[in-house]
Amino acid sequence: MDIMRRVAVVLFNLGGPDSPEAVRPFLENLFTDPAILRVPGFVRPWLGRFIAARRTKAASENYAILGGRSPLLELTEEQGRALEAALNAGTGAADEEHRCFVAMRYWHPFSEEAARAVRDWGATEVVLLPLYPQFSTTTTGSSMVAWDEAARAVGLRLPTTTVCCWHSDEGFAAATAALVREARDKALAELPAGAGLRVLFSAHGLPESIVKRGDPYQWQVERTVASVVEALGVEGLDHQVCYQSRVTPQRWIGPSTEEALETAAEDKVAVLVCPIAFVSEHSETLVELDVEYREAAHKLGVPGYFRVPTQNSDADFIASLAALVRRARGSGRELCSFAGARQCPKAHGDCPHAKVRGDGRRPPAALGGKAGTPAAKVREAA
Ligand SMILES: C=CC1=C(C)c2cc3[nH]c(cc4nc(cc5[nH]c(cc1n2)c(C)c5CCC(=O)O)C(CCC(=O)O)=C4C)c(C)c3C=C
Ligand SMILES: [Fe+2]
Ligand SMILES: [Fe+2]
Repeated sequence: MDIMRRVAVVLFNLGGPDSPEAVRPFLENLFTDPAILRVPGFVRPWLGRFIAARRTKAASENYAILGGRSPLLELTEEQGRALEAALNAGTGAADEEHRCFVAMRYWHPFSEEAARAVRDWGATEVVLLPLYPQFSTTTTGSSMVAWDEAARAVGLRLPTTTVCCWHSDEGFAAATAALVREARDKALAELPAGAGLRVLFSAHGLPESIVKRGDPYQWQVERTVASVVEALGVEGLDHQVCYQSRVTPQRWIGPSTEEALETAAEDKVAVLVCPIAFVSEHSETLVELDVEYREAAHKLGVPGYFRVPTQNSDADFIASLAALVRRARGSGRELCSFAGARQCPKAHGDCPHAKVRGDGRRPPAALGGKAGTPAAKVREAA
């Protein structure tokens, strides 16, 4: 009898176009997601396609700089291989095997492709691991909804542990701090003696209305920065949190990364930009940070511009993910933060722990948790 335990670790990420022709349909998938475009269901397909069409030119120009495609899938697959190796090396259990699968939200491989691969591999257990350190309804929450629907569609019914967030995980903070330390030492060596250097922790922005409604993302970003700064241990570190990548006309959370650059110019300090909500390189680091903001900083007269690389498959970072997966499986919880229980203050009502049932089980994922949202209606109808 085969008593092998097969643990499928499903890595959630956003996905990116794999060719110039894929840019527009990728953007249509993104802007018609009810987690992103919060308008009544009957206008969303039309409005989402309209916004995607308007964004296609700018996005295509960004992807053209990267050879016409996003590197996100290759980098995520590499992270998956490294994590798989770390998990299989670490268990010591001959009757247990781990395999990583990638489920992208807006481009291939979609959740349904991943769920089918998990089923065909003969998995006996699933761990859902978002490659977003901080939980947002627009990223991890949306991927949870998509995964639940995909698993149901392919008939996958397995014990599942969902890791919701790891914003202040000690291993993650230490691995990130090591990358900041190395980049900071290099920058200081290049700058004239005594010159000021400010670390700008730049996170992806979010419309303010989503945060006001209860999304814990901004609170979690601030927790990440506090943990990394603590792990760095540099007394009086000059640093600031800021938000990049605004793509809609609504009010987004701030200060924006552009504003932070303006302040740095006024204060006559060089900047070291550290992406804090992405753990792999893609258009928003390789183009927005390395090309656009670098140019903006130069024009503003910021006396130096440096960047911390993202974690990608950094060995310490992968080891922290492996430890996170082991702890989550060992917790016996269906929904698990890096510390096990809920970490978000009550005000952040869109923390998925707010919806955990009395028996500790995770209900099917929903957007924002408000009855009557489009996702909730789809579920009720199913
Ligand atoms: C309203 C729009 C958007 C919200 C809200 C949003 C949140 C959000 N996104 C990420 C991470 C990524 N975003 C990426 C691309 C991307 N995101 C948006 C829009 C919103 N994101 C667009 C339109 C795009 C496409 C690129 C572009 O047009 O500029 C990517 C992948 C990029 C790649 O190169 O592959 C990631 C990753 C986070 C973390 C987040 C909120 C917490
Ligand atoms: Fe985004
Ligand atoms: Fe939470």
